[in-house]
Amino acid sequence: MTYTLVLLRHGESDWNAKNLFTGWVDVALTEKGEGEAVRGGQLLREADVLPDVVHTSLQRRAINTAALALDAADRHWIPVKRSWRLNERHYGALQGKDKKQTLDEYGEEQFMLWRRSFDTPPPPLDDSDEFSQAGDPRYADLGDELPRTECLKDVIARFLPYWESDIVTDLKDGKTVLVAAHGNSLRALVKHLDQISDEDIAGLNIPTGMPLVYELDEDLRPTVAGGRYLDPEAAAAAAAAVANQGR
Ligand SMILES: O=C(O)[C@@H](CO)OP(=O)(O)O
Repeated sequence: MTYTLVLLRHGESDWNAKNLFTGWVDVALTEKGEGEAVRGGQLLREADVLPDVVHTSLQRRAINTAALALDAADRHWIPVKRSWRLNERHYGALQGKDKKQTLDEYGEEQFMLWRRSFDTPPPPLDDSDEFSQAGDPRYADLGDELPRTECLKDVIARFLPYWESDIVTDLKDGKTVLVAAHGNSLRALVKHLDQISDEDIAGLNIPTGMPLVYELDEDLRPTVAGGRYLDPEAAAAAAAAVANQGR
């Protein structure tokens, strides 16, 4: 018995296209991003990997990617569950900043520490900042738990409870589960699934709009390390582009 889990990062967003740190800012998909989402759904249909339930974040780029992909796969009717725990990493005071300008201003080492280190969060975002989520009604229930910045370690800590309580439950019910989320919340999940070290996870990048399929054994360990992209060549090229952002 294996369980099927499909990971899908949202398609290109407005701020991906503009090369801005995004985090919890709720930006839209670009037209190209919408096309990537549709293509992702077509790949699922062609591969006959048909989700029974979808889990998304509370951010429109993931929500709309899931809707477009599922429509293209003729699975637009499946149940949807959403949680802030699948949101992108909160990028703190970097939210809204240009990646290239940040690299030029702070240098490669600091840029990469903020972007890809396991446990160095960017400086916190002030609640009065135009890109703050303090006061956003969708996060009203979080109270003091509302992040002002996060590193990957923080994302894992807030993601894992939802993984255990909701996603694993659906997998163990025999459902094919689609998780439509974000570059860094999916890096957190892949780190957990593949037991990637705190150092090595820095080198892992997830491309936009490319379905990544994991078959998991009884202990929820991948039967193939790293899973399989349904379009591996396109995924490798797109992951390299993510790695090079800011340059
Ligand atoms: O800006 C962000 O929120 C993320 C994902 O787009 O960027 P990065 O890949 O630099 O972590």
